[in-house]
Amino acid sequence: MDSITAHQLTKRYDETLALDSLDLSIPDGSVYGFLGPNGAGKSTTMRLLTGLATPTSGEATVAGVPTTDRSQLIDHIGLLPEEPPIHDELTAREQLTYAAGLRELSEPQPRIQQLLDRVALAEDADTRIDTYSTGMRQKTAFLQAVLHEPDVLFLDEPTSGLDPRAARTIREFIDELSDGGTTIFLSTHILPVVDEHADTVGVLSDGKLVAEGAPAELKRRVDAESSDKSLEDVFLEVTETAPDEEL
Ligand SMILES: Nc1ncnc2c1ncn2[C@@H]1O[C@H](COP(=O)(O)OP(=O)(O)OP(=O)(O)O)[C@@H](O)[C@H]1O
Repeated sequence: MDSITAHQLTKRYDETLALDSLDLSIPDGSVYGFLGPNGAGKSTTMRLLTGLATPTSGEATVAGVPTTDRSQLIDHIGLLPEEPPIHDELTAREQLTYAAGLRELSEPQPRIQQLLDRVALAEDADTRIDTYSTGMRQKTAFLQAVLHEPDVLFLDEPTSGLDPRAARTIREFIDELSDGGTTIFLSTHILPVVDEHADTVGVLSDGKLVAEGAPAELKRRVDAESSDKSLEDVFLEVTETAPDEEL
């Protein structure tokens, strides 16, 4: 079965066509790497798929639930947005307890402790978030997204700005969740992360899906003659801009 489907999903903001007729079929338990230049429409897609924005036309389902039915949807999804909703004046444990309360999870403390241990945050769990490093904040936000064991996890730049150790912890956790059957929708500009983790990669450019396939398949498509093409080559080729548009 597909965990994420989209059919002609479109979002227009006044003059801007942020997402243009997106079709997706993402199987249960897979990792989908979502790439695209700045302004391509990736965040818009995430907002539509998580019910935070309504499409101008077209439709989508996540875990079998129409994305317009946000009250049903939220039990099934976890979201790590670019700017996570965490409160600086709380500690990580308080933040996670608060999130568990919003989701009405019963007896969440053993799960919270297990998650804090899992990402090596237990020692600092009772210190205020405003004293945390970027990595510690991001780990807190990540735990908040997975606390309720969602079927489908949406991650927007989960490892950007993190040092190698914190990034490794998050990446290993992503692998573990994927092995456990969680479907993962991963948007990032860090191409090696996508190369390593994604079963399928989709590349968005100007609101349109311009390439989709397994990483190895996309690399072959860019240049069948050469075996050392990277996802970066794929990205640059399929999102090519006119010279005067380049920075
Ligand atoms: N709320 C909004 N109102 C008006 N225009 C918007 C809104 N949100 C996004 N847009 C426009 O839609 C287009 C797609 O933006 P979006 O943020 O989805 O891109 P992105 O791929 O996530 O970019 P980035 O990699 O920089 O985060 C852009 O032209 C953006 O200016």
